[in-house]
Amino acid sequence: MLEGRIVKGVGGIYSVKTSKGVIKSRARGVFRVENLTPLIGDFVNIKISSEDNMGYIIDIKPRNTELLRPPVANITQAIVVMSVKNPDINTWLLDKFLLMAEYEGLHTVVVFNKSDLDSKEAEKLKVIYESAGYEVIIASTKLDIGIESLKNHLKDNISVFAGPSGVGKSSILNKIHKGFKLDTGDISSKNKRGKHTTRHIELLELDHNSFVLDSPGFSSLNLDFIENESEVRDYFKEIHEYGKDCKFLSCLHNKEPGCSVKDAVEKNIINKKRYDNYLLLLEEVKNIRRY
Ligand SMILES: Nc1nc2c(ncn2[C@@H]2O[C@H](COP(=O)(O)OP(=O)(O)OP(=O)(O)O)[C@@H](O)[C@H]2O)c(=O)[nH]1
Ligand SMILES: [Zn+2]
Repeated sequence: MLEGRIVKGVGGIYSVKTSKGVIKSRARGVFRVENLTPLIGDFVNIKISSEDNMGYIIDIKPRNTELLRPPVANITQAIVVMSVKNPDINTWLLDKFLLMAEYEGLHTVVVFNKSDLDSKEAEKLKVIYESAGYEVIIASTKLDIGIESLKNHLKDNISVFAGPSGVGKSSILNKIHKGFKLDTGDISSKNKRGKHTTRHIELLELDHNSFVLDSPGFSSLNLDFIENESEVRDYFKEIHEYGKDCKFLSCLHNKEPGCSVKDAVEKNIINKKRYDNYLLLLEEVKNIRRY
């Protein structure tokens, strides 16, 4: 029996990385009965068949995390990438991405890329998001800024990159590892090259214990997974932190008296824009129609 990690899966054939190399494997039929599908990122035990030398996945170890989009297990970290310009910074999207990463229980690093286009804006954003409790890296693939620091953060993690189109996710990944040759460029040229044809996700190996997913996760920003307003409150990092001191345990920090979050906003300890986005997210979740 061999231990390994699934790094790729195409048409029911899984590539399992083991101490004896990558072994193409099939899943035991019984998983289907148990309604269990092996995922990229799964730690598994395999047996080598003497007939065709293929592996058989006989055991899937319990998952630490499980993302639905993209479907991948045991991701440890989200790298949320935004550009300061071209496209302009969109903190509303950023705060939604961060809410999602927090909800998934991922350690998160925020990257402000294209700092060559507006370094002042990058510095400003860094202060805001660091005080919210996030690790922040200012980056530029053009000037080679932040790449080493990001590499250090990727070490011993399985990371998924998230962020809107055109902010430079593929450019950053290509910088990080010379072996990656991900498609970069503007959206129209990518479409011409068939970006939207069906493809399979794969874990790219940085070293034997560090991987990144080759396709951006959380590109969809549907908040359906959030059940109620209290979840927005609990997964909004600094609001959750300051909310512990509110007069009422049930405080949603929007209109209750004795609210230490509102207090922190007034004292400029919590960024006003973050708080405004929080209030908008509360509204959005309240208004999601549920069936
Ligand atoms: N000025 C500047 N441009 C950059 C930087 N990084 C990437 N770009 C450019 O931004 C454009 C988009 O980069 P991509 O790496 O394709 O962006 P992406 O986030 O992977 O986009 P999608 O694949 O559509 O999600 C390209 O034209 C890059 O050359 C940077 O640091 N500074
Ligand atoms: Zn409160």
